Amino acid sequence: MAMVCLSDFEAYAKKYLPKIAWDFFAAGADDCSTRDENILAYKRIHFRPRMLQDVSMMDIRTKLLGTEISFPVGIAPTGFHQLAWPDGEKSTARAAKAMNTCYIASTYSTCTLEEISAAAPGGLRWFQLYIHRNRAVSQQLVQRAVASGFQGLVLTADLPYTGKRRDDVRNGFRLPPHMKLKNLEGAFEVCKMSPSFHLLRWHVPHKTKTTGLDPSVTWNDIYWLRSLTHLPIIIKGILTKEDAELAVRHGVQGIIVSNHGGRQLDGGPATIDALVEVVEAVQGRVEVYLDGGIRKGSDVLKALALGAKCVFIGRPALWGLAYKGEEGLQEVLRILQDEFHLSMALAGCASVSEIGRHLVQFSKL
Ligand SMILES: Cc1cc2nc3c(=O)[nH]c(=O)nc-3n(C[C@H](O)[C@H](O)[C@H](O)COP(=O)(O)O)c2cc1C
Ligand SMILES: CCCCCCC(=O)C(=O)O
Repeated sequence: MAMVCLSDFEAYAKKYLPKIAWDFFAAGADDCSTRDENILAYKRIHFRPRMLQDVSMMDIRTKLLGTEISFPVGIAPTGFHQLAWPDGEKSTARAAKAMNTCYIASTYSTCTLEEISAAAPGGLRWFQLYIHRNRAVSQQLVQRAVASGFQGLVLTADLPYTGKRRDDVRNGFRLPPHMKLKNLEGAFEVCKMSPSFHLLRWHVPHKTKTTGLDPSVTWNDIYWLRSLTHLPIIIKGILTKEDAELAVRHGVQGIIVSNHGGRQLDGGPATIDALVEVVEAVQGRVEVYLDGGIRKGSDVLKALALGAKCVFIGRPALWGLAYKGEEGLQEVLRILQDEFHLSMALAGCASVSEIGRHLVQFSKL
């Protein structure tokens, strides 16, 4: 099967993954309007391409907090990679390293932080943190991330409770017994629950005590995190200028404009629309990134034109893993890289530094 674009990987994953895993990856909250809006919103943005710009020599590299990556696309944190491929997050780490880009490993990984690091030594990796009620659990995770060579800490801010994903409820989604939330095995002894707990309950706030996550987390907890580590802190899940300002004032080094792939509050804005107000509020004080709905190289170009330093892909990485593990994910990244390269050239930009707001306009529709 010739894989030409990211939708080909989506079709493959839908056909071959067990339905319960496919539904979990695809899920959005409620009736999925925000999930779908993330993709539709790109269609309302049009290029203002420039011609005769000498694009014979192209440079698509960029830097994330000072570290060079081969092109401005990284891998967003997603849980449970073994649902897509037996080697799980180890394959993800290898693919990211091979493509010289950044992989954000989830707290809800099915491999340990140490296994992920050992799989791709020297690769650029950030660790995504959910803060647990038992702070010692989160503190230990941060310490393990530092010890295993992770170079950034991504605090996810948009999941005090899990959104209601209807198909997961219908399917009674749970991990197969042989898969574990490897980084939280000790933690679950503390919480007196099994690490393959029943995800069906996640969307019911009064029952979420069982997940161990702390819904009382506030901006002040960024100071607590800062006291634990000197790693840069990146906050994920910001959608408004007010929160962007708070993030900067609380000393983070980066902001990921994200609505969790539309899996949390349904009815919020597409991330590409929210990006504009966040970038305007931040005024270059910290780096701003985006995830949600990136499916083509031209989407990447639009996000950069509107001020993102880099974008991250969630579901497409899982489709790549489902296709052929490490190799499949590399193929997904390579296709995006080639498409981005071509879009840049056709828009008249020879290097990432030439991409700017002048390159796009919002359609009136
Ligand atoms: C199956 C799945 C699992 C996810 N798990 C996490 C997670 O563990 N931590 C987190 O911060 N975000 C998680 N996310 C959200 C992603 O990091 C990201 O925001 C989103 O997938 C981007 O949208 P896209 O899938 O359209 O690229 C998850 C998303 C999906 C689809
Ligand atoms: C108890 C919360 C688990 C979250 C699992 C991964 C995730 O963030 C998702 O969107 O799914």
